[in-house]
Amino acid sequence: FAATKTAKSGGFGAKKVDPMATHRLDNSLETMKLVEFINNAGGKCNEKAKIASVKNAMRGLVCTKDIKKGETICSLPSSIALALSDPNAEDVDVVEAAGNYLDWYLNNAERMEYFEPYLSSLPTDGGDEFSPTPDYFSMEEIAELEFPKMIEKTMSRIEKISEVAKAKGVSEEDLRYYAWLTSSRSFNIRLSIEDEGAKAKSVRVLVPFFDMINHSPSSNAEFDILDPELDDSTFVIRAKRNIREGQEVTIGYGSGGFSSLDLFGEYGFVDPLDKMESDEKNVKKGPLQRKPVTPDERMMAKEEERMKGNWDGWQTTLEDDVKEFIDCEPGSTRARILEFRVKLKRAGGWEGAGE
Ligand SMILES: C[S@@+](CC[C@H](N)C(=O)[O-])C[C@H]1O[C@@H](n2cnc3c(N)ncnc32)[C@H](O)[C@@H]1O
Repeated sequence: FAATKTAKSGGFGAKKVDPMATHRLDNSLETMKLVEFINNAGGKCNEKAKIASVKNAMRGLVCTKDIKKGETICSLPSSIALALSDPNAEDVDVVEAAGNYLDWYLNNAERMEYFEPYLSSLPTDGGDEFSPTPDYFSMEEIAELEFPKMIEKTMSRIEKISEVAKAKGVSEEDLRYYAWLTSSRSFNIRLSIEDEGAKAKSVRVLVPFFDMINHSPSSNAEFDILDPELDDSTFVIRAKRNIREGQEVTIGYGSGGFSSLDLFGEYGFVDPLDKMESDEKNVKKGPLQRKPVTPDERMMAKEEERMKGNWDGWQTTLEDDVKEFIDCEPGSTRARILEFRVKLKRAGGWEGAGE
């Protein structure tokens, strides 16, 4: 009863709202096999958090019974993680890590067999759980991003994909998909701290199940690693605060420090904190008026302004973009490009074209 909200507060007989009504638990064979794989490897997934289609759309993790602040949502032995870089080597970027994914897993029959329950849970190229990063855009669409740093970042990733694909003897399409998997699902963990001039060691990993958790700027869960220096360390997802039944379990990507450039470039989405409301009334009240969101983005936008010597600035106004966004098909490439531009314009205080 305690966890059941009512449509009107108080009032006996008020209509009860099922907190799980907009989620659909994922009972697919793939998901069952994934959880079994984790349990067999000595991991523990809390029964109160389940993989689901969240708010009838994206796949994510949902709290099915209230979880208390500090409670462990999932703990996994590090042996279950897929390393994509050598901790003793120089840092690798996500495209190089994608090459390692190909060499170390896809081209290794034994590992393929072991990790099969995980690999079959991954989104497919162009499938339902796929949000293309700008390296999937056409040249015209990339130009429409307008923001020089985003365009540079995208072009250099495309170049790197082509380079690594050639070196590995695979098609650019395949390598681009592995790079998408790597950038949108793996993360770097620090294994040691910088010590007497020795560089801190870090490793890029894919962690089954953890990579089902979506990002929120006001996340309710966090990642932790117990005994990182040991070979058999443990990865943990823990509740940062009480999570109620029906709420999505979220973490902050990049420990919450990623900018819009990182989120759009690496994951293919724009931070929802700043999501544009889709009706005009809210737009007038909200986004057009809103102040820059994160200090990080304010700084980045201002820095861009300072060095815009070779850039004519935006081609359209903030208002034009918002107007067009409202009429755009949700989730389309055009909508996502506009969402990105509006986000940056708001963050940097740009309102007009050519600024
Ligand atoms: C680590 S995965 C999270 C799980 C993913 N939804 C799945 O079904 O496998 C990261 C991907 O999830 C999606 N995602 C995560 N957080 C999001 C958010 N706040 N808004 C939109 N998409 C998000 C993006 O497609 C991103 O590339």
